[in-house]
Amino acid sequence: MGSLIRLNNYIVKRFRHTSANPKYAGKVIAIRREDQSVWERRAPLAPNNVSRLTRLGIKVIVQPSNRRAYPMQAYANAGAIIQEDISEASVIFGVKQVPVDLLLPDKTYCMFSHTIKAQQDNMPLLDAALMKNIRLIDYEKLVDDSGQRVVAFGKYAGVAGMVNILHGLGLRLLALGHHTPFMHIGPPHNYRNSMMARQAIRDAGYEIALGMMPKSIGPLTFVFTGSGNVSQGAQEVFQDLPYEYVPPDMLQKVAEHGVNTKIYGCEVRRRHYLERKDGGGFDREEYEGNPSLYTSTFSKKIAPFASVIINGIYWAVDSPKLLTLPDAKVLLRQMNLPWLPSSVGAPALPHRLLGICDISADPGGSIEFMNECTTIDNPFCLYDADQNKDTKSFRGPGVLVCSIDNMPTQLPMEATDFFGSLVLPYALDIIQSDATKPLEEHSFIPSVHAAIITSNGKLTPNFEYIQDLRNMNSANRHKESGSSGTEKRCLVLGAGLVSEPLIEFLHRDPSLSITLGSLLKEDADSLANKYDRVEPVAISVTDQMQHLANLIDSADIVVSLLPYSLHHVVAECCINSKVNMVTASYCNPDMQALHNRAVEAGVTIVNEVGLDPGLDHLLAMECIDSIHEFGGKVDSFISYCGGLPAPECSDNALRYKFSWSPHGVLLNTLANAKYLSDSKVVEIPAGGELMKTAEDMTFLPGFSLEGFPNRDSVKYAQLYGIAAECHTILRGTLRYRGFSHMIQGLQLLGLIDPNPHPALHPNGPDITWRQLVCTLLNLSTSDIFYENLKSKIGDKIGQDRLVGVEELGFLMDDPVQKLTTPLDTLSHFLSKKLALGPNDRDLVILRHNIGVKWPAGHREMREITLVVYGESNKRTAMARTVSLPAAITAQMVLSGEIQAAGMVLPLSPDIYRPLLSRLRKEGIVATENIRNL
Ligand SMILES: NC(=O)c1ccc[n+]([C@@H]2O[C@H](COP(=O)([O-])OP(=O)(O)OC[C@H]3O[C@@H](n4cnc5c(N)ncnc54)[C@H](O)[C@@H]3O)[C@@H](O)[C@H]2O)c1
Ligand SMILES: N[C@@H](CCCCN[C@@H](CCC(=O)O)C(=O)O)C(=O)O
Repeated sequence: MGSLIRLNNYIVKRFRHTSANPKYAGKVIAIRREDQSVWERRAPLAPNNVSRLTRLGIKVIVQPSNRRAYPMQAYANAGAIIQEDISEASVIFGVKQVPVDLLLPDKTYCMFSHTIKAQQDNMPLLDAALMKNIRLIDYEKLVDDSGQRVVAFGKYAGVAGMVNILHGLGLRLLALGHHTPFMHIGPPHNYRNSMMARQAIRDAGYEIALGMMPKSIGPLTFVFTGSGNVSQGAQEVFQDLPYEYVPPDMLQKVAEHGVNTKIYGCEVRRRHYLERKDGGGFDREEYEGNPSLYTSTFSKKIAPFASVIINGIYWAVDSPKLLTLPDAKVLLRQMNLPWLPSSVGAPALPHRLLGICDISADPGGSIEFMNECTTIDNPFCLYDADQNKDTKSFRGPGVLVCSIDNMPTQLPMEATDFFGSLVLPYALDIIQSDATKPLEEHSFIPSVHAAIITSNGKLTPNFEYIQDLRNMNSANRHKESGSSGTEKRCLVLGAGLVSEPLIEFLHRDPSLSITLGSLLKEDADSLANKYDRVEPVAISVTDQMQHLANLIDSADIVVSLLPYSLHHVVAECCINSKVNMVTASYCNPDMQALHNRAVEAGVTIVNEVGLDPGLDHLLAMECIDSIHEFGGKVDSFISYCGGLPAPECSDNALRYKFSWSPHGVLLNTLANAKYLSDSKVVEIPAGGELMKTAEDMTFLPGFSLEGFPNRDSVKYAQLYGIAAECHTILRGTLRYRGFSHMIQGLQLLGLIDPNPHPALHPNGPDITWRQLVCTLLNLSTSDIFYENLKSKIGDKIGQDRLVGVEELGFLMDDPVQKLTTPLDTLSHFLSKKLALGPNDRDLVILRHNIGVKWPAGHREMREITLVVYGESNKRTAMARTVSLPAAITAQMVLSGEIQAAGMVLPLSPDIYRPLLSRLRKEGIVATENIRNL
């Protein structure tokens, strides 16, 4: 501020004449009527500034406006002419952007044009300025030798911002169940001036000092970012409360153990939270030249201890954000504060962060989730991180955000006085401007010269970068948004049994266009035909690599619902094209091997967001994290999940019908498995042993269920964060009793063999099922008496399985569609035979039994149960419970709610919380029962 005053004094001296000065003879300027907002009551010059100009002999025309805080008469008294027509003026002063059609050609305009970051909404204004030969001077670029802005409303933005957020905080705390002294603070525009608002704040401060804040909300901390005019204005008002400033490294301590008879303040500078990505502290010069070399620790070191953040930093494109979308999900999770007294009538706060006053007001900027500024009419919104949505309400989950971008106009007279006195010295220099003459014919002082954005139909050299930014933005928009400018494109690969609800969910977003690729074009066609904006394409991801690369290249996100062995092919292409990806499948070794490459490319690949894996992880982690948060330990984790036909549709030898990939279901019966039982690792080898381990499951006694282990459960001990405390970890699969017994029979018969069999070569001789069975039994002929054949089969696989073999059709003379291996051939055959029929529905059962040990020694069992029935054989429970988590995840990745690069699993609260919350809205709701042991 010191240098600003020195500079202003110098300029005032240079133009100190107070009586008519021949230098200004014939000069005419105008103050235009503001029309950008109904709340805009400011003017660029106050009547006393105008008086100074008119005394110098300058003709000042003021466009009439009853909305201006200073009445027209005050300008008339200052010697201005009040008249509509301002065409006589060569220089026109305003505050905010001028509508394009009101821009007069060949004039010099001074305003906040909001064009210097190539802001899309204001590019028509910039184009019009270029076309109409306007010399555009932007106040934001009037700076001193050290680059500090010299003309700004900033201080009053800070003052009004602070009053706004204290007013909003009162209303938010009330909605959370607490009357506080903040309730008596109104919005700034309700006060005659800032002094009156500050008196109300001092009164509130007096009550706070007397101990009138509810104890259950604990100490409040206000974090101020930046140290410029905005921050100083806000802090001036803050100091009307009983306050104590603490350094950033003490913030956590006061947030936890401070008192609530005062409010803690903390001014945070860039050096406190910006670090070089490659190591090393903050170097201002380097940062300003190359902000992308830096990363921010604000969300981890500062924000978790802030009740309110007052954001007053200038945010430059490319510089690290203060808070990202994923940060919000972490900061806004339920907090356990056992040291604060609380009860039903005196509840604890849901989380520490209550409010953000984003005075910087850059949508999608330093506060990434502030995507639209609030307004003076609707000053607040509640940002709910789980839903990634704003609501205009004080009730419900979320953080209160105030991001009005014209706050100073809430205190219009003081703002005009303040701004006018700053701008006046520069106005005296700007007045010489004649936009019809070349810039070189003028001798503007350096500050003014440097603030000229356009002149004589061109961007001035300092601002030519705006064109580069525009080109870059339009290229990005083209990539991001397709032809319409706002559209995003999703490539879904796989149109099989679980794909439809995913398409239906994604299709709800009208700005998303979907390409649906599948090996079998007719599968893609029949699904795509149900929805507009879904384009079917035929693609083999193994044989048409260039086609795949092209499809991925033009997508913003890829969801792979292909057989799980193919995801890595897609992932590799996604990494090459830097396109994010989602799968509902296990992150298998092929995928895991791509982790580092994905990290280097900055590509997010979220795996295991289906049902099992998927919903099971989400529910497990929600429970485990809450147990840990309250000091408990998880000593056992046993989980089973099954996709089944509804009981009334289970009348076949396998008691099973396919609701997901038949090949996957059958292959899994051969898989190996590994689990932890009473601290011992149990391993089941691959090849069929698994089916012998099936045990009856009785947790839902009305169902006749059996279960067997599923893959490697042990690795989840680490991933779930329970390795050090848990003696038993088992994830298993559920079937109706009899399934594993019958599958063992088919294995013994050689029908679930993944290796090629000569009799099944697609170009070999035709064969019937009965002939195939005879071949697998090594019979020299299939011309064998039916009863004899049955008896031989019975000998091989057990008599009790004979009926099943017969019922499934393996003894019929129907032709086999030969697909090289018995497993593929059987999968294809059973996919038709055991398909859910038009009157069938399916069922999904998921059950977690989580054993808990509490510090005091008592134990309990958390029983989490999810039972979902399908609506029809087209809208199955399996498809919904797999597809919806995957679709919501895709939506979260697209919107930037998930940003981590590499192979990601949905195990952290910033992912599982929003997912579970949105799944509940889709009707997918689990229940939890706690049983004391
Ligand atoms: N996490 C879970 O709970 C869960 C549940 C069910 C399915 N899944 C997984 O979801 C995926 C889809 O399952 P589904 O039941 O819909 O499978 P599906 O077998 O019914 O469908 C597979 C789709 O992939 C297509 N396809 C196969 N090979 C292809 C190739 N080379 N090129 C292009 N397309 C090809 C098929 O045409 C079909 O459209 C599978 O990976 C499956 O394992 C996960
Ligand atoms: N285990 C249950 C639910 C299986 C859902 C499908 N899960 C697949 C996921 C495979 C993948 O795509 O990686 C599985 O094989 O378990 C059941 O079998 O009924």
